[in-house]
Order: sequence, then C-alpha cells, then structure tokens
Amino acid sequence: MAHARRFPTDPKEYKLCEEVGDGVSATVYKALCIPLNTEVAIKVLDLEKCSNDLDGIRREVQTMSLIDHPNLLRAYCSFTNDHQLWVVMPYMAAGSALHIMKTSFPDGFEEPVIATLLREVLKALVYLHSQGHIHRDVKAGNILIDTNGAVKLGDFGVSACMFDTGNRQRARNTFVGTPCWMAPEVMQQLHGYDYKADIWSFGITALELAHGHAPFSKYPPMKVLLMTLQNAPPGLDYERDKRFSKSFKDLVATCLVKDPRKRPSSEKLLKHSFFKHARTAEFLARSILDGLTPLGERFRALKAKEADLLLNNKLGSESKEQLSQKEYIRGISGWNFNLEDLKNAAALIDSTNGTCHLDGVNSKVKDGIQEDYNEPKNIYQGRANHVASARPEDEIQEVDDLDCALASSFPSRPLEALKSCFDVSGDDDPCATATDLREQPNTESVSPIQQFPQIEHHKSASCNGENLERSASVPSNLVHSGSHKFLSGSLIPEHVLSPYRNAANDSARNECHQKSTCNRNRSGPLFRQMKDSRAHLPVESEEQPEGKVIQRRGRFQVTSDSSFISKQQQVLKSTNRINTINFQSINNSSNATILDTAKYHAKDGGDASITGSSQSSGVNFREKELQSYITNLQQSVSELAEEVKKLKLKNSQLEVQINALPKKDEWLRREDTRQ
Ligand SMILES: Nc1ncnc2c1ncn2[C@@H]1O[C@H](COP(=O)(O)OP(=O)(O)OP(=O)(O)O)[C@@H](O)[C@H]1O
Repeated sequence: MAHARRFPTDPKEYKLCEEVGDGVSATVYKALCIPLNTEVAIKVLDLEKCSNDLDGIRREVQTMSLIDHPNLLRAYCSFTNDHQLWVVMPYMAAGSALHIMKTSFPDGFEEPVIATLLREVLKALVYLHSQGHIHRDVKAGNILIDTNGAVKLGDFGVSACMFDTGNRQRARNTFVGTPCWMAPEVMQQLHGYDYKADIWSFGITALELAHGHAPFSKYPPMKVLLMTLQNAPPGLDYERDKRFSKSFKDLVATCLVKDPRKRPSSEKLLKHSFFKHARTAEFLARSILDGLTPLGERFRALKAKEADLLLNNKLGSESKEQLSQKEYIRGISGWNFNLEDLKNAAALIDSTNGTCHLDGVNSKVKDGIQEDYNEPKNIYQGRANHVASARPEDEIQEVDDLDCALASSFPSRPLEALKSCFDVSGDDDPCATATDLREQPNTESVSPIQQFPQIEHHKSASCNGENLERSASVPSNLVHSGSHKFLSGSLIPEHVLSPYRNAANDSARNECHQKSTCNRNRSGPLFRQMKDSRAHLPVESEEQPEGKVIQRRGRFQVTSDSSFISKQQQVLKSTNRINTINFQSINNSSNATILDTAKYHAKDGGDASITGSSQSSGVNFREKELQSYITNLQQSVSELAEEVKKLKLKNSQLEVQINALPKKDEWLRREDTRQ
C-alpha cells in the first residue's frame, strides 16, 4: 500500500507533471513522488492568499491525515513550500464524477452507475458521521474515481465536527457549502444543523448524477437560495424520469425532505433497496471510464470551454445560463452569506424599482420555477413544506425580475455582483476536546463518544523546520496559478447594497476587484469550518481559551491572550510569511504552536495578511473598519469640544477671580496701612 510508505516532505522529491483540477481554494497537480516512484496528486494552496483561513486549512489537512476509510481521500503528507501548502494524496486518475459527466455523460449516468457511485459515497458518510463529522460539501465534483473504479469522497475544506462546542459550534450554524447542494436548514441559520445536512446534499448529488447537473444549477446563487427555501424539494419526476426505478425516486425523495429530522441517517439510508442496484468497481470502470482521455487533457479541454464561455459572454439569458453553468463547473463552494443581508438587500430592491420584494417573491416563488423540478406530476410534491403552485410563467418572470434587479452586473462579472453580502465569520475556534462531547446538547444527532471508534492516527512526517526552497520541478507559473480565480462576494450587486456609491468609489472598487480576481479565492468554501479531528485526541487539543477580544478582523479576532504573543509569532509577523508549517505533525504540540502562530499571524496580519481571496470580505471589513474609525473620531472630537468648553468656562471664571483681586499697588498700600 502506497500510504504505508513514508512520503517525503521535501518538494524537491516531487515532480509536478500537469494541472488536473482546480477549485475555489486550490490547484491540483498530477505529480510523481521521485524516491517512491509513485504517482500522486498534490493540492497546492497559496497560504498568502488564504491567510484569512489558515485555521480552516489546518483542519482540512488534519482531517485528511487522520481519516482512514477506503472511500475517503486521505493525505499522505503535507508541507509548506515557501508560501504554499502542498497536500500529497493518492492520484485519482479518472478525476471527479463531475469531470466525467461533463466529458462523456452530459445528461447524467445510468442508474446502476449512480447506485454504485452513491453507495460508495454513502459508506464514506457513514464513517464520517460515526466519527462525528459533517462533510458539508457532498457533490459530484468531490466524488473522485480511480482508473480501477475505486470511489473516494474528497475535499474536506468545509467539513465540521459535530462535537464542537462554544464558538465553533456556533460556527457550525453558519452558512456553509455550495448553494445548489445546500440544505435549507443550513441556509436558514435558525436552529443550526447536523449531519442530516449531508443527507440533503447527498440527495441533490443523486439528482446531479441522474441529470448531469444539480437542480437550479443554471440560476444565480441568490435565486438558488430562494428556490430552495420556498419551493417544494426537488425530486425525480414520474414522467420525465421514466428511465429511473421507483426505488431511485424513493431514495431521492427520502433524502430531500426539508425537515432534517425526517431524513434518515446515512447508516439507515445505506440499507435502502436502491443500493441493491449497486455493482462493483470493475463495473464502474467498464461502464464510465472506458475510452476516457487522460485527466490532464480533459481538464485542459474543460478549461478551454470555460474560457470560451467567458470570452463569448454577452448580455442575455443565454449567457446568464452559461455563466451560471460555469460557476457550477467550477464547483464554487465559497458561499457565505447572511440571510438578513439578503432580506435587507431585497427590501432595498423593492424601494428602488418597486418590482421585487423578498416577501413578494416568497409568496410567489413556488413550485414551477425551474422546469426540471416543478412539474405538477412530481409524485413527491406532497412532501413536507410543499407550497401550492401559482402560474409558472408569472413566477419565472418574478424571479427573473428579481434576478435582473439583483444582478444587473451578473452577466459581465458574475461574482462581483455577489461580493459584499458574504459574511466573514469571527467564530472559528480551535478544536473541541473529548470532554466537550459530554456537553453536546443535540442527543438526537450526536451519539455518545463511547460509540465511536477512535480515528486511527497516521503520522509520517515531522515538522520541517527549514524554509524550503522551491522545487526545481515546480512549473514557473505555479505561484500565480490562481490568476483567473473568482472572488467570493456579495450575492447582491453593489449598487443595490450601496445606493450612494459614487463614480470614484466605483473605479476604486473596480480596481480592487481587478486586483482581487487575480488571486485565488479562499474565502473558504464559504468558510472552511472543518471538522476537527483533534476532538479525538488527548487534552492537548484544547478549546483554546479566548483572550479578551480587542479587535476583530473578519473571521479573526485579535485577542489580548498573551499566549499568542511569542517570539515565533513576532518573527512571523515581521517576515509576514509563513515559511514552515508541517500540518501533518499536528499532534506535535510544538507544531500546534506554530499553527497557532500561523493563526495569530492571520489574526494579526491586518492589511498585509488579509489579501487575495478575502478581498471582497476585506473590502467589507475595511469599510466597517473605516466606519468605526470615523465614529471613534467623531466621538473624540465631540469629547474634545466638550473639554474645550469646560476649560474656557474655567478660564473665564479664573479671569473673573483675578479681576476681583486688588491690584499690586493697592495691595502694597493696604499692607502699609495695616502695618
Ligand atoms: N486526488 C485527486 N486526484 C485527481 N484529481 C483531483 C484530486 N483531488 C482533487 N482533484 C481535482 O481537483 C478539483 C479541485 O480539488 P478540490 O475540490 O480539493 O479543491 P477545492 O479548492 O477545495 O475545491 P472546491 O472548489 O470544491 O472547494 C476536484 O474537483 C477534482 O477534479
């Protein structure tokens, strides 16, 4: 087995061959581990551009190192190379199920293929859930397939630990995932959510694999949000989806119930009759991998197609659909927006054009929004939260109006229109301890710790304390490989959120946007609220005491906790660079310190650190920071004015007293007289 061997943590020991994938936060390369003569995949993250999310990255790598299940993509090792983090993992030569669909099965897979893929994914979820983790980003883009048909679920960028407490548990109530796949309760942010959110995403993934795209995938995220919340859950239709069995339809319907309590657990779902259709890995290889061109080639073709869409993008519904599709292809999972902001924004729209009001939309946007999922014959329309249908054309028009109002800039700069609505969390805490488990209030969703097997810890690399040189084999463009990445942003166009914005602001923002789009986005799949595998470790993996918060920088707090201020940290601060973090040696307490250092660095990095991916939230943050600065100044000015007033009064009183004093001559005369 490849992972039984020790993978080197020196980038010079790897030869990067070609790019085979990219996501919101990283680029993935096919590479050769020279000393082991083994093909690997290396996920490269630019830490400088992800400096607002080092803790999330740390936890992603931690999770990838600790998991041990044949259906989960684990990390062989990880290390830093200058300002990049390299995560070495098994190379899944066929790529993702999404890649394969885009290349050869644009209308989706056949049922036995779907059953086979989904069963493997579900096995991975059963394991993850039993370990107390929520994946939070289940989708075809994260289902990876090897040439022999082996299936692994990857990308733990936004997963979370159900045993988290305190801030981190609150963070679990945040808006995380990719909109089309996101469970309603995750969007609502009302009562939090648990592993049942994965079951919803699993159901959406089933539809994605069946049709070649997820429900609502051609709509912009705002619309996806509204439709997911307001529509009856999507499902397979009796008429249109005749080719699929009753048991498949039932499986989808079972997963896509809006009330999470009514969704089955992953374990229970695995017993569903649909999985009787599942076949072997060889079957999968035979039926979907035969004749596929090598992954690198496919990836380049897909990129070329994307570039073409972007180039030929013109105003109009067609281009909108293309762009939405492009976002979908990219598998954007960096959404993090605030429902209240959306509502406020919708209220603003109402007042500006009088046509779209969220409530109005709420009452009208019902079934029938998307042709694919609205047909009255849908046997599952009687399910939970079903809303009776109005005239579909009107509804489509309403939503289109809303879309126009919300996203007039959408066609040319889709994500610029989404910029300022993203909510950057300040709640990401270090991991929970085993004792935290006792405090877990959600007894229905979380089993007692005693039930769970401990995660097997595989450690192969130690902290490399040197500043590693760039490997000679790294392509020269590697550092800048994210130049065309999108920037996460508001779901609402800026002119809606900032009606008083002037032209000067516009140009400044545009400039900012242009700069930021050159950076790889790492606002983090929304957030990269990771499950924390250290929950299974001894007390060293603490709920880190929070010092007094003296400043908030986006999701990071600068605290007065003196433990954060060490020489290492100062060195890091002064160099403004994280040179060496060995994420795999996470158990090592000194390493944890370095990681905390990195976290502190991110916390304290200020303008220098908060760059790149966080530009949109950075802009928001900067605005807020300036606003509070102005407020403070105004307060100081009025306090000073008050002070001046008091001093003047005192002064005039003294003057009166002085004037009342006898003059010197007179005083001398009086003295003389007295004597
Ligand atoms: N081990 C692997 N072998 C082959 N291809 C891979 C591997 N890991 C990832 N990929 C490809 O790279 C793409 C991006 O990887 P990944 O999803 O981990 O990045 P990300 O930035 O976290 O993505 P996302 O945008 O979904 O958050 C995947 O969709 C897949 O196509």
